Amino acid sequence: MSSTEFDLVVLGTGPSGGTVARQIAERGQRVAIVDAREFGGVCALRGCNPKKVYVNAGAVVDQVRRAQGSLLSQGEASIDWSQLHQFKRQFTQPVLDSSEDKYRDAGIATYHGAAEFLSPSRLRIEDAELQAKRVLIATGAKPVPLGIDGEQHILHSDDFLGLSELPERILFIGGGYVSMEFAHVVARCGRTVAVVQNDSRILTGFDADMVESLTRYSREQGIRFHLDASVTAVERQDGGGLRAVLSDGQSIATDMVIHGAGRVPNIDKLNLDAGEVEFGKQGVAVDQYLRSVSNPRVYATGDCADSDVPRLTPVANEEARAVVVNLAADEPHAVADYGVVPSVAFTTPSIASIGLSEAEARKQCDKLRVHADDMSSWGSVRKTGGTVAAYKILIDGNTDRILGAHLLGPAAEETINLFALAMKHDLTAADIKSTLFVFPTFASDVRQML
Ligand SMILES: Cc1cc2nc3c(=O)[nH]c(=O)nc-3n(C[C@H](O)[C@H](O)[C@H](O)COP(=O)(O)OP(=O)(O)OC[C@H]3O[C@@H](n4cnc5c(N)ncnc54)[C@H](O)[C@@H]3O)c2cc1C
Ligand SMILES: NC(=O)c1ccc[n+]([C@@H]2O[C@H](COP(=O)([O-])OP(=O)(O)OC[C@H]3O[C@@H](n4cnc5c(N)ncnc54)[C@H](O)[C@@H]3O)[C@@H](O)[C@H]2O)c1
Repeated sequence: MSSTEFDLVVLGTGPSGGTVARQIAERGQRVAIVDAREFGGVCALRGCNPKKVYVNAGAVVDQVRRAQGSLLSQGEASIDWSQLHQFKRQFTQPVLDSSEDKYRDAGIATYHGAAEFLSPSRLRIEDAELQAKRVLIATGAKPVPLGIDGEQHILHSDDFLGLSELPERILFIGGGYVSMEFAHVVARCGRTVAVVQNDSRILTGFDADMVESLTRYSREQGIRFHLDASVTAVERQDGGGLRAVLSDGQSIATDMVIHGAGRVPNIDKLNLDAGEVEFGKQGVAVDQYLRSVSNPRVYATGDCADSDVPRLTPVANEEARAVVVNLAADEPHAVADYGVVPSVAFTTPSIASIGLSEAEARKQCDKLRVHADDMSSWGSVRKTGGTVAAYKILIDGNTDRILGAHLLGPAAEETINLFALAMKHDLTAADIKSTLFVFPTFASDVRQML
């Protein structure tokens, strides 16, 4: 058994762990980084980036089909899954090939294996023991265990993104980000798609009116929804295939079941009790400096930290920025500046949201202005062949500040960033409306929304 001492040991090579390790090593500290899986983390290897390649394929097919007979002549637009799978690897393979070398080149020691605490300052990774002055826990999240019969037949988002062939029928458990983004791609591949959601609507964090329009459009694309239902068991059929048993008494024959029912902090194997690191269901308990409330040597960032913000890559990056400052200082003082966090589900079209919901805004503001409309007849949308688009902007009538923005339609994933900028920097609706945006662009529609 080897024993080595470090100023900082980072657990996890995702966006937050990787950034902190590199930037603290640059400051001359002795750093080690550990991952239980391939180096690169979820976002780069099994999340945002590979996912967006598939989403882009679905979006291109969607647009071509809608544009036939108007923008385009009639013709076939289809996805060759195995070609797409190969193309996706152009984005993941370089990360797999070079991540570890880049850490080593930066003087960072690399370890493979699931890390666990042996004491407040000591960790074990396989047969190595590391003594750490400080530890960053950045181990991300993993699919929540469902605790149902036949769980072994259920695949996760990692498995979906690794598929070299697509089966004829896929059932998604849950109607959140993961399921809806994948379901839209699978539907554009002409496969049978079912989504089982234990709520009366999908994408519960988004505006109800936008979700209703998106649900209608998703149905037109062939996605079948089973709402207010959950999967209680998955059985393998004698003749091949699977059968999902639903809480409402129905059962659905399918070839594959994918878990999209939420993720939980990936901390249960870390032996946090030995590290004297307090934790709960939402992750490692941290103070405003992202330092463990019980062990001052330990920090946590990203999806595994209980920082009460959405579990997204920009959030992980911002937390990394703050923790780098804190680890480099004698006393921590940097607080993550989240601003207002925008959120997008990359369905086709995408749905986007920032700030307060309409119900929250009505409670908080005595003079609320709600600017909302169906945009499907707007020129910008019709010029793409698009048939579904809408917006809802919530403005405080007292201050003219934006309280919330909710978008559905082409480029919603880009346009929402304008509202993020405006809200973070406290611009008024009049400020935005007086700005000249390039015409004709989707950004220029924002002036009409206000
Ligand atoms: C399918 C999918 C799509 C997503 N799409 C988006 C998107 O479009 N936009 C967005 O903003 N966010 C998206 N996310 C969320 C985003 O990926 C995460 O918020 C982000 O990756 C969190 O970063 P992190 O720093 O917490 O580390 P992660 O990227 O979660 O990485 C954690 C790392 O820790 C390692 N690890 C776990 N346990 C141990 C252990 N015991 N010892 C050592 N290492 C360990 C893991 O193997 C992993 O490599 C998506 C997530 C998924 C699953
Ligand atoms: N575009 C993005 O930013 C993006 C994309 C993918 C994932 N993510 C991240 O990953 C996290 C997890 O995504 P997700 O889609 O797995 O979770 P989610 O929390 O977005 O949605 C899960 C949905 O499943 C439902 N559900 C839970 N248990 C169920 C059951 N047994 N049967 C039926 N329905 C059930 C929940 O009511 C919920 O609506 C997200 O919260 C986000 O942090 C982000």
